[in-house]
Amino acid sequence: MNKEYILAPSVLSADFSALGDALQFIEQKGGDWVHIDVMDGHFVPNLTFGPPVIAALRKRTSLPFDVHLMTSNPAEHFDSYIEAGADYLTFHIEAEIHAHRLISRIHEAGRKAGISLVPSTPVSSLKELLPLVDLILVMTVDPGFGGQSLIPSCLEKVRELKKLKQENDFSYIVSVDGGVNSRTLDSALSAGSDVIVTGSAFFSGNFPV
Ligand SMILES: O=C(CO)[C@@H](O)[C@H](O)COP(=O)(O)O
Repeated sequence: MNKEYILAPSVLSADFSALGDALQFIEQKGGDWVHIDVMDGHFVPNLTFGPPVIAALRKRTSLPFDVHLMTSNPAEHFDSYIEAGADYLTFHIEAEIHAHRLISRIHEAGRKAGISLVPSTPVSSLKELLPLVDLILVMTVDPGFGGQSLIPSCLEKVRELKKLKQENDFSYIVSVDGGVNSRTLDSALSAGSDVIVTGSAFFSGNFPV
C-alpha cells in the first residue's frame, strides 16, 4: 500500500509475552516506526515498559523508536530512555514546567524532541515551544489505555497546528494518537496528521495496511 503518512504502530496493544514477534509483524505490515507507550502508574493509571524492555527491543529491529513518555517528572528519567534507544522522545506539557530545558537536553543527546498534549489541553499551551520541537503528538483519547474511541474535536488541534506551521514556517510534524482505525483514519489524515499511531486496530487487523 502506498501511503503518505508515517505509520507508527503502538506495541501497547501487542501480546506482551511476544514483543519481539510484534516488531516483526510491524515490519511485515509496512510500519515505519515503532510507537512505545511508557506509562508510570502516576501520570496515567497504568504501567507499561521501562528502559530495560526498550533496550531489549532495540536489538530486534532497526525501525525508529517513537517513545511516548506518559510520566510525571520526565526530566528525571528521560536520559535512560535515550540510552535504551529512543529516536523520538516525547513528553507531556502537562507534566513538565521546564519544557525548554528538557527539549534542549533531548537535542543535546542527538535525538528528536516531541511534546504531547492530552485532550483537555489547548494548542495555546504550546505556543512558546512550537519553534523548538520536532514532533507534536496530539492525544485523541485520554491517555492510559488502548482501545478507546477517538474524540473528534481533538482533530481541530491538528488543523490548528498545521495552520500555525504553515504560517510561521515551523518544522515540527504532527502525530495523532488514540482511536485511529479503518473508520477514523481518513478524518485524522484530512485534518493534516503526518504520523498515525495505532494500537488495537493495527494488532487486531482493523487497520488498512
Ligand atoms: O497512548 C496511547 C494510549 O494511552 C495510545 O498510543 C494507544 O496505544 C493507542 O491505542 P489505540 O487507541 O489505537 O488502541
